[in-house]
Parts: sequence; structure tokens; C-alpha cells
Amino acid sequence: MTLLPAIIEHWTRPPTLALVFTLYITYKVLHHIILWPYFLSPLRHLPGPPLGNPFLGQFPTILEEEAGVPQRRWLQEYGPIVRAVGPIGMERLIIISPEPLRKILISDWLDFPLPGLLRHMLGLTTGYSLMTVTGNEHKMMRKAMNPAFSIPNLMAQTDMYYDIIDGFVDVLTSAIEAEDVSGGGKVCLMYDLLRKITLDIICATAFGYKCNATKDPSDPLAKAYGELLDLQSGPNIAKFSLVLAIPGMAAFLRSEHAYRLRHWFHVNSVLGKIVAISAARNQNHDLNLYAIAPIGITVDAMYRIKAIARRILAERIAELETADSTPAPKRRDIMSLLLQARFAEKGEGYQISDADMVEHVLTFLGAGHETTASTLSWTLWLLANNKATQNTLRKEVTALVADNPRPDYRSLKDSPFLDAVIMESLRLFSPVPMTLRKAAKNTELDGTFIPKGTLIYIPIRVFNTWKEHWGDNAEEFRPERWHSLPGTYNPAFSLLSFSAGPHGCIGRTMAMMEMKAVLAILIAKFEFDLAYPGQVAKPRAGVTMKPSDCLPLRVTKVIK
Ligand code: HEM
Repeated sequence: MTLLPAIIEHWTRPPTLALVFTLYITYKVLHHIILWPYFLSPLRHLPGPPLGNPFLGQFPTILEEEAGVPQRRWLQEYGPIVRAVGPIGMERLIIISPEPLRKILISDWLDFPLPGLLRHMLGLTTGYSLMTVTGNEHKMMRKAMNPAFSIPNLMAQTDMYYDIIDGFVDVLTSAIEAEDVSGGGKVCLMYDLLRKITLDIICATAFGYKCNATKDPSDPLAKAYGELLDLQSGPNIAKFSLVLAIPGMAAFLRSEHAYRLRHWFHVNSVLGKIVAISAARNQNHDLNLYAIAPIGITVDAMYRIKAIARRILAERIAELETADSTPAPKRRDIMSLLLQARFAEKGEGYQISDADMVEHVLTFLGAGHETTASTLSWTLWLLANNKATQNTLRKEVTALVADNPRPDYRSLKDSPFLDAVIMESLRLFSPVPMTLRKAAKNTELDGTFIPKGTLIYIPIRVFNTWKEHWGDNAEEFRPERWHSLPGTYNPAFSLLSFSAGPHGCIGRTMAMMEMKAVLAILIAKFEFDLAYPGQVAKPRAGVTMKPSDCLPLRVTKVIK
């Protein structure tokens, strides 16, 4: 036997292959959890909290505490650039200075795209659209979409909110009247209710779909989103990150195959049981943490949501195609505006394909309803804790609604205290408490060398409550501060709830108008109090930060 075939024969024997594979995996694990963070990483000399558990890093602390709280502590102790290590040795830099932030989000934004993992997590749950693309593709998409978010269009849309808000007021009134025999109101799960009204509003404004989640919880879109939102938690995000780290997994999870095989991920499936048994062997009895059911639920829910979006798209296209013979209704929702622009351009500029259109609609639905529901919930929470502020706001909105029971864009915009209350709530309880970017090439931030591939954690909630910008009372609820901002306030970065730069929130003005309309009517008609003495806020952060207890509040009708 000549030498080469003998070597090949030796190295391809199953026991040898198994040994090589085991050694390779062991090396990879050791490299990630010890060699890289302790000895090799160019970032290892940067200040930061201890590396922590070798497998999980500081992840347990992040899970245990409120979003932004450990990061604020680390920045205060070690800042302004902190290195923290997460699961399997994954390093991230947390920054607090405006200058590096300007570079990341604005001037050099193309060098700091969304990391692949977050891109796929957002893409799978809220569509592959504006958030997940970069460069020229992003510029063209954003240019095509800007008109749908223009002030004239928002002015025309405001009226769409009120039928839905009126329906919501009826539901809340009936719930109170059914139980309120003693005049003490009724305890309602406000987040649960608000996520339905915001879903109804975004369905109407994003694609002209009458969802009716407020009155009919069995609506198919409301059910699918309900399932998705119930999954939002830190452990589930970790689970998704691990699954998406498998090469090709993101593409698989978007495919028809994944939908057909979704039951494989169920906790009672063979795969689910293997994962659960190995968790039990490791004496971790919190099987929920290990169960992979959320993957199957997400695939299933997103498939149903996409099917509805495709159906509405087909109906709208048919309307426009037959518009010459049968005049199409004048629609102002975002999907119709994008389609009308596509028909008008006839081949010029950026053409949105049908498949892309579905992804865009998913993004508007996903990005545009849970964020507003959480902000409205936290606003009611803050007002229930600060009755004097609630009463001041009630004076302003009662006068507003007395003039016009359906306040228009201009009068909502010109309500100073309403504006201040919402801005202050967004500041303290930013529904998106953080975001991530990744250095696409070797670079530097504030004189610190940043190697290509470094994860950068942008601590939105910490920026919003940073004492150097907001003063010593930065963590207190004081809407009046918006009427005399401190000299240290930085218009671009002190309030980061909508982020900044080319990827900053396209729906900002729309969200503000919608939240003002809902809050004005709610505060004019109802009074909100804590549900029980000693109640505390329970923020839980997944991608967004919502109340984990769905925010029980005591609601009573305002007596005129
Ligand atoms: C209180 C409400 C809202 C908050 C706090 C919020 C927050 C944010 C934040 C922080 C980002 C940037 C994320 C990042 O850079 O990683 C963002 C982007 C985005 N938001 Fe919002 N959002 C809200 C409402 C809405 C609404 C109502 C819509 C649409 C109907 C919307 C659509 C989008 C889209 C499409 C992007 C991606 C923009 C791009 O990458 O060019 N958002 N939002």
C-alpha cells in the first residue's frame, strides 16, 4: 500500500473521525470560553465587570435584573466604554458617549450594520425589510416608503384611529359596568387590552385590514400575534440565538419545510424530549427554559400572519388592476400607498416586489404595535403612580376633547402636556431598551481599537436616564422637564427611544400621533389607579420591554 492511501484510510476510519471531531469541538469550546476572552481578545484589557460564569458570562445578571439596570451600573463604575462577556465568551462593548454613538448610528453607519443573529431574529419575527437591510438597498427602500409616513398622509390617517378607539372605550366601559357595583372600578389587565387596540390601529393604517382584536380575540391575526408576543422573554431570545447560530437555520425557518415540520419542535416531540431530558440530566428542572417549542410556535404564527398579508395584498392588487373599469376605493393605508406608487412608476425607480411587500407589511405590524402598546401601558403605570400629573393631563385632554371629540393631527400635536407625558414615559420605560450593531471592519471608537466583528451594545434606556444629560432627577417621572430642558440635553442622543440616523424609527411621528389619540381619550374618560397597595412595575425585556404581569390597573369611569 502506498503512503497516501494508507494515511487517508487511517484518518477516515469512523473512530478516528469521531476523535478528531471531538477534539475540534473541545478546542472550539475552550477557545471561546477561555483562550479568547482571557488571553487573545484585543479587547481583554478594557474595563468591565468580571467575566463571570465561563459558559454564560454576565448573562444570568442580565436576565435577573431589569433591562438597562446592570448596564447602567457597569457604565457608572467602569465607563464610558465597557466590555462585558455574554454566553459562550461572546464579547460586547457597551458605550455611553455621544461621539462614538454618532459614528455608529450616523456618520459611519454602513460600517456598523445589525449583527447577523439579530437581523435574522427580527427578520423571522417582523419581516425582512428596512430593519434588516443596509447600504443602497436600505436607502432605496426608505426613499420609497418615506411618502407613506409623510405629515399629509398622517394627517389623513388620524381619523382612522377613532372608530377603533371608540370600540375600545365601549369594551372598557362594559367591563367596568358589569362588575363595578360599589363604584370602586374594575381591575383590568391594561397591557392585554392595549396590545389589541394598537394591533387594530396598525392593521388599519398599515394595510387596511379590519382586525377587530379589541372585540374579537379569535380574529386569526390577533391570535397569531398573541402567541408570538407571549413568547417574548430573555430565555427565549437566548434559545433563538442558539438555534439561529446553526448555519442555514434562518433560511430553513423561513421555508415551507419548517412550517410542515413545525411539530418537531413541540416539547412532546422526539426532538423536544431529547432537549428536555438532557436538561433534566444536567439537573436543570426548568424545562421550559430548554424546551424548543417557541421555535415551532413562531414558525406557525408567522406562516399564518404571512398568509393573511398575502391575501390582502392580492385583493389590493386586483382592485388597482381593475381600477379603469371599477374605481378603486381611495385608500390611505401604507400598503395601498406603496402599491399606488408602484403602479404609477411603471418600471422606474425601486420596484417593490409582492414578496417584499409582504415582508414590509410584517415589519410595520411587528415594529408598530407592540412598541406603542408597551409605551401606552408604561404611561398609564406612571400616571397611576402620580395622580397629580394624571389630573393635570386630564384637564388638558378634557378641554381638547370638548372642542373636538376626535382631535385631529394638529390639535394632538399642539397639546403640550400630553406630549410631555408621553415623551417622559418613553424616556423612563423605552419599549426598545437596547439595540446592537457589529463592526464590519477594524475601526476605532473614542481612541479605542475595535476589531472587525466586535458586537456593540447601544444601551438606549441608559442614555435616556443618564444623569450627565438629564441631571440628578434623571430617574424620576417629571413630564414638566420637557418644557425647560437642561443645558446638557443633547437633541440627537439624550432620548434614544426611536434610535437615530438612517435606521432610526420611520414610524416615530405616526406612533406619537396614535399614542396621543389613544391616551387623550382614555384619560378624558377613565381614571387609572394601582390595582393593589405596594404594586411594583414588572418590566420584562425580550426585543421590547413590556409588563410581565400585563399591568393590572384599577379603572373607573370619570364622573363629569
Ligand atoms: C413607541 C413606538 C415606537 C418605538 C419606541 C420604536 C422604536 C424604534 C427603534 C429604536 C428603532 C431602531 C432599531 C435599531 O436601530 O436597531 C425603530 C426602527 C423602525 N421602526 Fe419603530 N418604534 C415605534 C413605532 C413604530 C411604528 C408605529 C412603526 C411603523 C408603522 C415603526 C416602524 C419601524 C421601522 C420600519 C424601523 C426600521 C427603520 C430602518 O431600519 O430604516 N416603528 N423603531
